[in-house]
Amino acid sequence: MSARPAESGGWTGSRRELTDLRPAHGGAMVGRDEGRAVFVRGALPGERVLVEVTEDRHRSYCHAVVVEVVEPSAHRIDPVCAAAAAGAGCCDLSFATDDHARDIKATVLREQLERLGGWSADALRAAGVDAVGVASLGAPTHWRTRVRMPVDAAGVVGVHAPASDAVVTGARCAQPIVGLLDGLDAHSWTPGAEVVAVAGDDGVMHLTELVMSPATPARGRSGRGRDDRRGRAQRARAGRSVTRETVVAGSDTAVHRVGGRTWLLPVTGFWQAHRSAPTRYGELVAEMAARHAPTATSAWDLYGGVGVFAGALCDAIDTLTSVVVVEADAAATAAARATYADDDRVAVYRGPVDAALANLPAPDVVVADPPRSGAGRSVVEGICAAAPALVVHVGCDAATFARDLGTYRELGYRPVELVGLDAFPLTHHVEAIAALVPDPTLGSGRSDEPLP
Ligand SMILES: C[S@@+](CC[C@H](N)C(=O)[O-])C[C@H]1O[C@@H](n2cnc3c(N)ncnc32)[C@H](O)[C@@H]1O
Repeated sequence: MSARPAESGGWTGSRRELTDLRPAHGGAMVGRDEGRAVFVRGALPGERVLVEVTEDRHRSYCHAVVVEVVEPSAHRIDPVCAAAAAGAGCCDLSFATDDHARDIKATVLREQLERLGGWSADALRAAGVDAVGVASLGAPTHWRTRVRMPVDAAGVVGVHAPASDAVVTGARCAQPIVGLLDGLDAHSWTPGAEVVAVAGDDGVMHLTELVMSPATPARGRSGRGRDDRRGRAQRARAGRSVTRETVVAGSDTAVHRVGGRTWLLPVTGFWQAHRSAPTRYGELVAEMAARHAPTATSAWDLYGGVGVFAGALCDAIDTLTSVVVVEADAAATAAARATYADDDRVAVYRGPVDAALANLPAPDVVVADPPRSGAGRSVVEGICAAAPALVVHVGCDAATFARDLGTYRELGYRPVELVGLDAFPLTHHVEAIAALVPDPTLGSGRSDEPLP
C-alpha cells in the first residue's frame, strides 16, 4: 500500500457519522466509511458516533476521535478515571462498564488468535480450549502498585496525554492503590523529571524522583498515524537516561512477596503492576505445570525477572531438581540470586534469552513471559527445538501473544489451556497465559491448516 502524501490532509479534520463499530487491537473501535477503515478512540461497540478524523496518512485507513455519541451503548458510563476524563492517556476504557470492558478485550484476544495465530475458535476447541474469556482480578479501580509519572514544566506531577509527551495535571488516575500517591503534592518536583511511586508488600510506600537527560527526537517510519506518533513518543522517552535519582519517601528498594518467598527489588525494577497479578499468575503457572507435567525434573523460567515462576514451579512439582531463570536485567537477577541463595534447584542466568537457549540443560517445562514485543520467532524456535513436554507462554499484548502462538503451531505445539486475565482494568490491555503441549499432527510449517 502506498502512503498518501502527508501534506494532502485527506480526510483530516472532517466529521463523519459511523455505526457498526467493533473492537480493534490497541484500544480503538473500527468502523467503515466509503470503503475505508476508521479507527476511533472513545467509542464502544455498536454505538452510532460522530467522529473527527485526526490522522489520514494511509490509503486504506485513518484515525479519528469521537466528538459526539449519537446513540450510546447500554454499557457506556461516566468515565471512572478523572485523569482520562481530563485528556490523559492512562485509562482508555474507563467509560465502559467493567464487564463490558472485559468482553471487548476477550473479543480482541480471540480475533488476534485467529488472524495472527491461526487459532480460530474451532481450531482451539479441537486443540482442547473450549472458550477464551478474560477473567477479573478484582475491582477495576485502585489496583496498580507501581507507577511512573511525568513532571510538567511547572513542576507538577501528571499523566501523559495519549501518544504525546504533553502532561495532563490536576486530575488523578484511578489505577494506583489508595495511598500510593499520598505525598506527591507535598514535594517540590524538578520540571521535566519523572516520579516513580511503588507500594511494597510490607506496606511501605516509596517515592523516587528521576531527573532525566533531554529527549532526542526519535526517528521513525512515517505514514502510520497515531500509533506511529505513540511509538515515536515512547522511543524518545526510552532514549532518555537517568542523570540523578533521589529518594523522596521510603527507600530505593521495595519488598515483594509471593508464595512464602520475599524479594528485595529496586523501585525502578520490573514487578507486575496489578496488586494480585504476581500471586495469580504464579498460581496459574503452578496449576498448569502440575496438570500437564507432574513428573518434570527440569525447567526454564525465560524472561524470568526475579524468578517468581521458578518458585511457583518448585512448589508445584516435587520431582523438579533444576530450574534456570534467564533474565537480562542486572537488578532482577541480583534479587533472584539473593532469594534463591539457599535453593539448589534454582540457577539464575543473566543475559538475553535468544543467546542463552542453546547453552541451557534440556527442559521438561518452559515458562516464557516476554515483554510486550513478544518472544519472536527465533526464541520460540529455540524453545521448541528443546522439545519440552509443556510450554507455559505468558503475554501482555494480544497481537504478539497470538503471533507467538502461531509460531508454536507451526513448530508442533498446541494450546490445551488458554486464559485471559484483566490485569490492567480501565485500559484496553490484557494478559494471556497458555499451556502448550507437543502435537505430532502439527508442525507442517503452515499456520492455517485445520486440526484433524
Ligand atoms: C513481562 S516481564 C516478566 C518478568 C517475570 N516473569 C515476572 O513475572 O515478574 C519481562 C522480563 O523480561 C526481561 N527481558 C526483556 N527482554 C529480555 C531478553 N531479550 N532477554 C532476557 N530478558 C529480557 C525484562 O527485564 C523483564 O524482567
